[in-house]
This record gives sequence, C-alpha cells and structure tokens, in this order.
Amino acid sequence: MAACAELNSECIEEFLSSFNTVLVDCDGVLWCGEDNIIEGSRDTLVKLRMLGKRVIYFSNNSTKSRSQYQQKLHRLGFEAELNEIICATSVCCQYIKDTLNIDENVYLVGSSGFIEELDRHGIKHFGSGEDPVEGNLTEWTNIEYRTDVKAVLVGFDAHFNYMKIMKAANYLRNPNCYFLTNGLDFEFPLFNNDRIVPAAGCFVLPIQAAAKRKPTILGKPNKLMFEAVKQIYPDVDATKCIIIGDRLDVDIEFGKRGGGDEGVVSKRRRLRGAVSEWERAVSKSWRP
Ligand SMILES: O=C(O)[C@H](O)[C@H](O)COP(=O)(O)O
Ligand SMILES: [Mg+2]
Repeated sequence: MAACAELNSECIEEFLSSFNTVLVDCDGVLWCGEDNIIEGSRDTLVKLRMLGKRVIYFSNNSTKSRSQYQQKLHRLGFEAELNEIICATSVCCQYIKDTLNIDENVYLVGSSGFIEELDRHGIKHFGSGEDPVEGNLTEWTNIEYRTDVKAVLVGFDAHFNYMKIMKAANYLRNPNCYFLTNGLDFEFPLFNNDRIVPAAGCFVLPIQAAAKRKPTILGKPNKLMFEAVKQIYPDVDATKCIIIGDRLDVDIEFGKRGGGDEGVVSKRRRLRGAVSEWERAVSKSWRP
C-alpha cells in the first residue's frame, strides 16, 4: 500500500504542478439548479487558490449575465471577482458587436442574462418577451416579415412559443441573418434527476428545424470562450490550463481543442492516456 500511496502523492504532485489555471464549469460541477451546491466544490476552489492556481468560472449558461453570475456565486459562498467569470452570454454579445459588427436588429429568443449583456454591449434587440399568441392560424401566417434582422440569438427562454419559432424561422430565411446560440445543452444538470429542466438546446432545435439552418454555437467548445480568457489574462498559457466539467461533448471537448492552439490539456486526455495504459496491461494479461 505504501508504494501505491507514494505513487499517488507523486502523481498528484506532478499533476498539480502541471497547471496554473483552472477553468471550472458551473452547472453540474459547482451546483445543480439555483441553490444545490455540489458537496466539496467550494472547498476545492479554496484549496486550488491556496496552491496559487488562477480559478476562472467558465459557463455556457444562457440565463445570466456576468454580473448576475457574480451575484449567484457570492450568494452561494464562492469567491468571485467579475474578471474571473467568463460566461457565454457575454461572449456571444461581444462576438456580435466586435466580430460581426452588428449593433442593432438582433432578434432574441432568450431571457434576462442575454438582455442585460446585449444592452451592456450597446446592441439594439427585440423579442425575448412573452409574444402573445392570439387569433387563429391565418393571423399567425401574416406576421410582419422583416428582412432587416441581422441576427437571431437563441438561449434559454421560459416564455418560448409558436410565434417565436415562426418569427425566428422567417427572419432566418434571409441568408445574411446570423443564427447564433450559447450552446445546445438539452437540460440543466439536476440533483438525483428529480425532474427534467429543459435548457438552451430545447429552444434552438425547433427553430433549426423550421428554418432548415444550423446555428453557430459560440459557447464551449467554441474557442471563443478561451479568447475571452486571453483578453483578461494575456499571459494565460493554454498548455498550463485544465478544465473541470460535467459534459464530455462540451467541457472536455473544449479542453481538447480549447484556445485553438495545442490547447487546454483536458483531464480527459490524461484519463484517456491512463485508460489506454490500463487496457494494454489488461489485454496482455487477459489474452486467452
Ligand atoms: O443551457 C444553458 O443555459 C447552459 O448550456 C447550461 O446551463 C450549462 O451551463 P454550464 O454547465 O456551462 O455552466
Ligand atoms: Mg456544466
């Protein structure tokens, strides 16, 4: 056992010295839902900071702006400076403003997080309220068909309805209108799965089906999220980062290709390395 323990502490030492920045996902890693903190998450971040690691909250969540996220983090007892928070709502809006050079005529299917970030970035937008669905189908079929909409931005929307799908799909008939989203998660992670809470992907897919167009995902695993880190921390070295996440297809996939260069070495790659060693060992001893 001693040898094994030494090996473990050696491994742990080697692992801990291999990175200086931790990109930590939020939903499903720090908490589930609004108030269910995942046991040990706060203490782990405290210990990582004590080891001198830079901790960055790194979320695709589409319901909150950065400042709303900071309020939630503080409410749940996490240390969080605003410049330690990278969330998809602000990354999406910065991309729209600075890369697409759009500052008006954005149709939002989303909620207060996107509204606050669109306003903060000075982007004029419409939609995102409760579209009254009145009358019969003929009234619906003659909705105003605008050709000046420059982007349709879709995230979590508790007031989602038929009218929004119809409007978004018609705006997206214009090939110059961008179709953008924070991500395609279909549900928020929940403790003991006591109920399903649909997430952003559930609002994107109906519009995708009606418009016959696929959205550009601006959140993880898009490297835009890492560009946002570099803007705040120009010294950040992708190979000295790890990502902690609950979604292989989003967080760990980001780790494999985050930042666009060789990139963030995700825990999974390390895990994959370990598993293939293990498989080789097993297959040698196991061969009939
Ligand atoms: O659908 C959303 O709002 C997000 O994709 C979902 O909340 C995941 O957030 P994250 O795990 O990246 O914090
Ligand atoms: Mg998550």
